[in-house]
Amino acid sequence: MATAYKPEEARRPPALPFLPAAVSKFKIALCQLSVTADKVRNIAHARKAIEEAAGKGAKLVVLPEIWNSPYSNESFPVYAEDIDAGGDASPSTLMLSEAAYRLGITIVGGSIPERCGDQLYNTSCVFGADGKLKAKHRKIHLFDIDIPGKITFQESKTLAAGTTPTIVDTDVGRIGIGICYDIRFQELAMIYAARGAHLLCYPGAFNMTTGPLHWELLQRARAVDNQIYVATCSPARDAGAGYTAWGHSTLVSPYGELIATTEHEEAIVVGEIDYSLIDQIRMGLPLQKQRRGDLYQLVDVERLSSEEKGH
Ligand SMILES: O=C(O)CCC(=O)C(=O)O
Repeated sequence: MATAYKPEEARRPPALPFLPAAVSKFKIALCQLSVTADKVRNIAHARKAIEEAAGKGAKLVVLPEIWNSPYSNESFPVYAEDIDAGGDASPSTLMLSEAAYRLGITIVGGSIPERCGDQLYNTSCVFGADGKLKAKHRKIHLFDIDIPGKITFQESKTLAAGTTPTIVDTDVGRIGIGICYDIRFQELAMIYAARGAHLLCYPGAFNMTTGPLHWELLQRARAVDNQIYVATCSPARDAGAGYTAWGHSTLVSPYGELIATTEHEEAIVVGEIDYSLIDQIRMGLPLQKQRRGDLYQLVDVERLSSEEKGH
């Protein structure tokens, strides 16, 4: 006779990490920046937007995907920076580090093309209020699509894919990072939630085909499925650019509601995050306890292999 499944025996995710009250409620700013071919201008422009966002009280500032360069395979190698070398080799991340320290805020620095040896990546850097680089996420899922008559793009022509999920503890909570196309892969978001993330941040640049179809839907889906905050940040739309971004940078609550959003022009979107909503919805809709671990399970490959190695 089959043994009855007891939900309480299901593998549970770790409890949310403890956060002092001061950081469980704060303002986040999504800087939907215009991006040009002039890198020096793009860096100065981003710095100004970060300052303005901090002036509005934001403790966490998020930038768009590829904010220092046009979004194109031709531009990536030209604008790429050696982030690990730092200093003059990476003026974009130098600015982020300096701004985070001077303003005393956390920055999820969108993404920039990164050069590492003879490889290029689409990379997001997270800086803490001490100006230190806390995490570096290399886009895991490359944007290779072909929708005939609408849009074709092959990031893999120039970029290599990252190999690890990135979750980072900051002054404003535990954040899981993904870049644009990464948002389509729900297992990544589930792993972040299972590792105790409060917030998922996706710098992204959807387009005029998939933007109206999927951008909001995916954010709300990741938020509702994982009962977690989701924030996205896009470049502003430039109808004359080779790649036309959808815009609509957005903050979504763990209930799946849009808390703050915008259209396609340049904007600094400010929203209020309150992590107590995560516990609130998880109490009311206790999905974690109700998962059928006897029928399906999420496998966190990285965690398993580090457990096997005894870490
Ligand atoms: O998934 C999409 O539709 C757009 C993704 C994208 O633009 C990107 O990954 O850069």
